[in-house]
Amino acid sequence: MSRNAKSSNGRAKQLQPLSRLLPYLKTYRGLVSGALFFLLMASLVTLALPVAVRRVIDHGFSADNAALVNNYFMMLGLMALALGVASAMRYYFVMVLGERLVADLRRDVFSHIVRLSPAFFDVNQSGEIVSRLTADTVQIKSAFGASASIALRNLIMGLGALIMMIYTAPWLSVMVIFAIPVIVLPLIAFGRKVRGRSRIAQDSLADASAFASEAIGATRALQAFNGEAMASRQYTNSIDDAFAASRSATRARATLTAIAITLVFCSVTAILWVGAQSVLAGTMTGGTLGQFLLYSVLAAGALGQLSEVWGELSLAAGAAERLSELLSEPEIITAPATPKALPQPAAGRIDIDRLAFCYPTSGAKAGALNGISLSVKSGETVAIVGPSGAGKSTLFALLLRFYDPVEGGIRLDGIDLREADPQAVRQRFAIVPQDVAIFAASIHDNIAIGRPGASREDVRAAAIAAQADGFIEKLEHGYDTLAGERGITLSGGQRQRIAIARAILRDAPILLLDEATSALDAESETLVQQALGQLMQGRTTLVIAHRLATVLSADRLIVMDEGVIVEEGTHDSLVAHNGLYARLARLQFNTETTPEELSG
Ligand SMILES: Nc1ncnc2c1ncn2[C@@H]1O[C@H](COP(=O)(O)OP(=O)(O)OP(=O)(O)O)[C@@H](O)[C@H]1O
Repeated sequence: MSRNAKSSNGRAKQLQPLSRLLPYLKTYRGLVSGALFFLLMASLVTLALPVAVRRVIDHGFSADNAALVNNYFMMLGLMALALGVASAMRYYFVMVLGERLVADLRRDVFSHIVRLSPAFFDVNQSGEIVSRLTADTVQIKSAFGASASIALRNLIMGLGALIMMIYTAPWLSVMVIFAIPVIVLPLIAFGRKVRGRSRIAQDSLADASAFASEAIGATRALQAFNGEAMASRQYTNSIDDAFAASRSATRARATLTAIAITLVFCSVTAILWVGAQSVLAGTMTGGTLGQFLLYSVLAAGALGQLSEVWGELSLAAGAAERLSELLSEPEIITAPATPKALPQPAAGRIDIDRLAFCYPTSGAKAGALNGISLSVKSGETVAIVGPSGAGKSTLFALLLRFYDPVEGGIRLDGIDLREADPQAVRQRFAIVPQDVAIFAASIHDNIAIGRPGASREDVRAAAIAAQADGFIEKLEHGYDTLAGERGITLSGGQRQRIAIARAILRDAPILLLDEATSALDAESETLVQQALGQLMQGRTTLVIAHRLATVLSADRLIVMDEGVIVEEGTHDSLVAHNGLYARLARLQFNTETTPEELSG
């Protein structure tokens, strides 16, 4: 999805990206056939009108043909009715088809995006992705709901009118056929230009929306640093860029329309002039010229409208191209063709062997993990400590197989993570992360994420164990209170307790605790520690903690620095060793701290 990829795809055939939508259309054969049927019906009725008009002109206007005139006018009335009904039905079928198509497309793009590995989100702004999901699909909807049907109608009308023109006055039509390349070729050349500009306009708008969604998500931080004016300036700049880009696209489209209409009507006028000479010379009836005139107006109108919707369709092709880029974004973390099953029952043993990893986006020379080897026995509690940026959270990310290592590997109960299904691997873990995500759903649903389908009793029991039941019961609707964007805002400590309840409910053999109690007050922390202590019984646990007091009870401590394990042992042995851990411990427990250590 990089810009380079975008521009290289931009050179693809004009409307070719729209073909990505064909499989969706195939699913709805009924709707497509309905739309085509009424489209054809409306076109045929319109094409029959000029014949009726010629007959009225050539035979109708004499006193003895009064009954004939009445008949013709009655038929015209019936045709008007048929045209009205067919047009309404066509509109209905085409619009429903457009809505359906876009709903399916949104569903597929979303389910694909949520399966992509975190590496994808390291490089792509979430705002831009959301804009594709909404703005681009709307573009396709409007193209399908209106433009595609207009294009198709005009194609049928144009072709039909052309055939009828040849039938009505062959030699006049030959002149028209020679005029067609003069009209169409410049349109094609210009259409390409419109498409390129539309794409730039869409990209600029996506950039602006990405910036807006980030800024709106972080208004507190912005206001705290008096950054409102700066953010508004930056947003205004992005919006101005987007405006300039779409003005340029609109200008190109306007020029396209001008060229098309002028060429078409000039050619028609010239040809009619020749026709008028024939009527004057008596080689053609007035009615035939009238019929030819109506057909050429229909054909010209159809061509003119085609050129307009060509621009619309080019826009939709741009949008379809961007969405298909998203849909073809490969899932990097996948299960092998025949994944190995993890042993049952789970033991929870972890073997990490010379693990090395570097974030694809990292500008740093050294990797985030630089050769870590560690074995954690079933049921053991290992605390991981180390300065910020040491690679502790990265180790958790690799355990959950969010990324694959550059070198070395991780085995879970003897199976290499890459040989198993990632879903099965993640099933073995329950994580309490540093930043707890709360979703726009009820508190119940937010906890039940730990085990989808869990009963109300189980959710409540987990909340009680996580010391969360107290505050939840005090909320207006208890467990049914809405949280997240559309509901109440939870405090850091409350979020953490929700995350612990999720982990308790998950009941997985391995627990990953990343600063799990950092946001709790002393009293809640003691209670939650007790709950966690119970939860940790019989489970393998890896605990990341900056506050060393929380990890004193671990079986073993490992100390990480710059992506490697520098020390390993118990609290006492590490203090006696007098290395990095002893220094961190002295700083935290505030004993015998030397000035050099404080500054280091
Ligand atoms: N998504 C990412 N993309 C690129 N680099 C990253 C990413 N996440 C972390 N890093 C880098 O990897 C290194 C290790 O980070 P990590 O988050 O694992 O450290 P940590 O020990 O957990 O730190 P902390 O205690 O502050 O959470 C750091 O240099 C960090 O800048």
